Amino acid sequence: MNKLIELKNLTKNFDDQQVLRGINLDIYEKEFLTLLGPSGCGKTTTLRIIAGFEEPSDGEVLFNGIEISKLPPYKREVNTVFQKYALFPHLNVAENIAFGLNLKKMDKSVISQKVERMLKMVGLEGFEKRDVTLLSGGQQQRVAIARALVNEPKVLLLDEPLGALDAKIRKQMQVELKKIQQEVGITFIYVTHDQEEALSMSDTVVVMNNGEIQQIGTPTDIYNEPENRFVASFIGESNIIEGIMVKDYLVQFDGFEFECVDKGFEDNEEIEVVLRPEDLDIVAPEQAKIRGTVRNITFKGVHYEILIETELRTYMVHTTDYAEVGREVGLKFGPEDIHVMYRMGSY
Ligand SMILES: Nc1ncnc2c1ncn2[C@@H]1O[C@H](COP(=O)(O)OP(=O)(O)OP(=O)(O)O)[C@@H](O)[C@H]1O
Repeated sequence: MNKLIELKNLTKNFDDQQVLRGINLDIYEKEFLTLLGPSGCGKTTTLRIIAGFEEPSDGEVLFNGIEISKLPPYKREVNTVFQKYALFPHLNVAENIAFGLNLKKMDKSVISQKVERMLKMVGLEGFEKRDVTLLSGGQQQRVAIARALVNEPKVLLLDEPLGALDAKIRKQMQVELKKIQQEVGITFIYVTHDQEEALSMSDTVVVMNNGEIQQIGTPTDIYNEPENRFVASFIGESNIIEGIMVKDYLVQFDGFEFECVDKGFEDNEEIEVVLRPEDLDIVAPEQAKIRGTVRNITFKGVHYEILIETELRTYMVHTTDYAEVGREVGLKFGPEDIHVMYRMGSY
């Protein structure tokens, strides 16, 4: 796939606060890319620089290989959808969608064809004449998406577009947004602090913290192979343990050596290990190196969350098997369940 946008060493300062500290990112045609991170990490600022609402303090934004950092928003082939729908309350659904095309003085019949196509795409056929103020939050956001897409941008920027919707509608809209993106076949750059949303929709997830990119990867990479403690703890739940990479394929933690599938670290390098709760099995104590006592069990709907206290720490296990509190147990996992990461601060 072709590279569409390149961010090169972007920095941004507001007064004396540095909110972006050297962002390097390639974004491709037809990609669904999500900027994911906690509040204040710089996601929106990055998006606003791509949109042209904000100028970087340093660094470059390239679009199809051409530097556009100084180009005003309306000259860029991007459109933005915000969390607040910002629809025109005095215009109906069709008029809201047609607004930009009317400004361009496009032929009326072409406009109405385009509006019809957009309404169909966002699932609002028959809503043309509706008053936008009477629509639900999810419907209003569909209108906002249609209004942005009707201009046929090369890139759609979405800043927490589902943030104001309740959980059920949000889930439904996630599925639909992904479908719309595949149908229009353009690049979506999506901002969210919701890891589940990021993992379920994106081709590529960019995890950010404190103005820096922590990891770029597919949802499975990010979940299964987090590169550091921040990514591992921000995405999903994990047991994170300090250890030593004895040599390729052999790691030591909690006083034992374990075979693993990782390599490429220095011999005896200080590392951290991630064990996902769902990758751990509870077995009889004599069947495992790590042993402990069940301290708590909580029913979570699909699985139990079980806390097991060992001499050194408390492990979290997600399993469908019940284990009564107070029982002595062993913790079993295979080489592929151990994910070795660089220690924070040492990479
Ligand atoms: N116009 C501005 N003037 C001063 N500071 C700003 C401005 N815009 C953003 N900031 C600051 O920059 C930092 C990054 O903000 P940004 O909105 O990019 O973060 P974010 O990751 O999108 O967070 P959120 O999810 O809360 O929107 C924050 O500390 C914010 O207060």
